[in-house]
Amino acid sequence: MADFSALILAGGKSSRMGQDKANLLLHNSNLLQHMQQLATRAGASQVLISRNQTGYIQDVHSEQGPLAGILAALPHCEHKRLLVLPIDMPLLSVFSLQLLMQQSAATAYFNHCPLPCVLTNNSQLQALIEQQLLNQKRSIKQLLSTLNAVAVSIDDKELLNTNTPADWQVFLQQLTSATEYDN
Ligand SMILES: Nc1nc2c(ncn2[C@@H]2O[C@H](COP(=O)(O)OP(=O)(O)OP(=O)(O)O)[C@@H](O)[C@H]2O)c(=O)[nH]1
Repeated sequence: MADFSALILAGGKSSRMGQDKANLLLHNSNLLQHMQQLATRAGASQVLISRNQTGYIQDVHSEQGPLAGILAALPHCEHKRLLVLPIDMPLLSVFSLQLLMQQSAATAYFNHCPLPCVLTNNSQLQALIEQQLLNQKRSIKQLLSTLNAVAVSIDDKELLNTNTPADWQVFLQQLTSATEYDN
């Protein structure tokens, strides 16, 4: 597997959660740290974080959604392959992310979900995102379709998207049962 960069998108408003999803607590860490560790364990040699706070990669086009986060991060990427992770999919496994990164296709994603995805950082990608934002088209799905992205199948359970406090409770319950099982 070639070296790759990872980008964690944590620049959204978390309005449905009612608090910044990056700061949600699990075990001895928070969700941002959990996702950083996941990216590193999957093999990323660089982990970038998109978050609209000092010390992180901040959007140049504000309130334009995840595509703006990706665009702002591209100049910081050290590698051609870029794994883009949302902050709010804590059940993703290292195994599945490695499967995604092993795809020979330039662009790939899981099942029906546009995030996470793997992109190839080149001038075409930057131009396409800029064009979409210019046309007020903020959909990652549209970008993936233009790039002829390949869908990789995994268990839908890994794609639990924790957008609300109720989703977060579902995740914590699954985490507790997994820990009990391990013991
Ligand atoms: N950099 C950046 N990331 C974003 C932006 N909007 C959403 N994201 C990220 O994209 C992913 C999916 O975001 P959503 O869950 O749709 O939106 P959210 O803002 O996190 O949550 P809601 O406010 O409840 O919709 C998350 O990882 C967000 O952090 C944005 O404007 N900029």
